[in-house]
Amino acid sequence: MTSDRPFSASAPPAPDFARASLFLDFDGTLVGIAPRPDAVVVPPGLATHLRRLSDALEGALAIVSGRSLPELARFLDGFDGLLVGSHGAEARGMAPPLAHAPEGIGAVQAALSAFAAREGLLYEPKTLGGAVHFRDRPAAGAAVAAFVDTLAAASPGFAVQPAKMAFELKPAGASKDRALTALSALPAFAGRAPVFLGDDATDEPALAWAGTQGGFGIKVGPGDSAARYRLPDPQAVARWLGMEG
Ligand SMILES: O=P(O)(O)OC[C@H]1O[C@H](O[C@H]2O[C@H](CO)[C@@H](O)[C@H](O)[C@H]2O)[C@H](O)[C@@H](O)[C@@H]1O
Repeated sequence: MTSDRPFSASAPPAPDFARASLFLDFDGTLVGIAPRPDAVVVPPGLATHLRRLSDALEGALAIVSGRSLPELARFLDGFDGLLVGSHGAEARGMAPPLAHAPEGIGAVQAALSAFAAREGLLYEPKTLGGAVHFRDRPAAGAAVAAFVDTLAAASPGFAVQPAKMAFELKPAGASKDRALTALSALPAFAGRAPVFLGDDATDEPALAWAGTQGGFGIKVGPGDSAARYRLPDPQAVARWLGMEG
């Protein structure tokens, strides 16, 4: 449990485009979870919908993902608005939260890649770290957790980020709530109440943060959360945002 408040399962009120700012996670929120990171199905017209949404919000919209920024931009080709990648460490459209990659990134990525190859697991290289996925072999989860914990302890610039059926090493200090704080200082977000939608462990600090800033978080899918509201899946998110059709 990430909050001392009981988690409400209620649906959120309709979005208030005149007064809210919107921050949207990508995997599990805008697109459904797929067997592999490269197998996600981006709904047709998503980029166009996001462009319209950004216009309706007068620019107060950002996609805030754990994905590497170039990959996120590729999935959302046609949307030229604000993007945050690598769990808050990279950004397009505002000053990059992290000036440069943490020292030792090459060694960290080599260690993650070698471990994954040895264990027959999927390694996802990322701009500022890397992830080992065990969706194909859930029983390997404990071994992956132990490996990344040991590697992080020996790699001062990095921290473990749990994900759905994966563990990542990301730059220490990178977090979505910090990225939201930086985004909210941009003129387009001034005077608006932040609303964050996300589904995963990396989203929890931002779901909680939105509630402390006069807005609210919306947890997508099952599970405990610091969010005030819940939507069941990405299809419900699309309906809530008026992005269908
Ligand atoms: O912050 P997000 O946009 O939600 O990104 C979080 C991680 O998502 C991806 O992994 C997850 O989705 C994959 C595709 O559906 C799935 O196969 C995997 O099991 C999930 O953990 C992505 O691969 C990671 O880099 C992101 O950090």
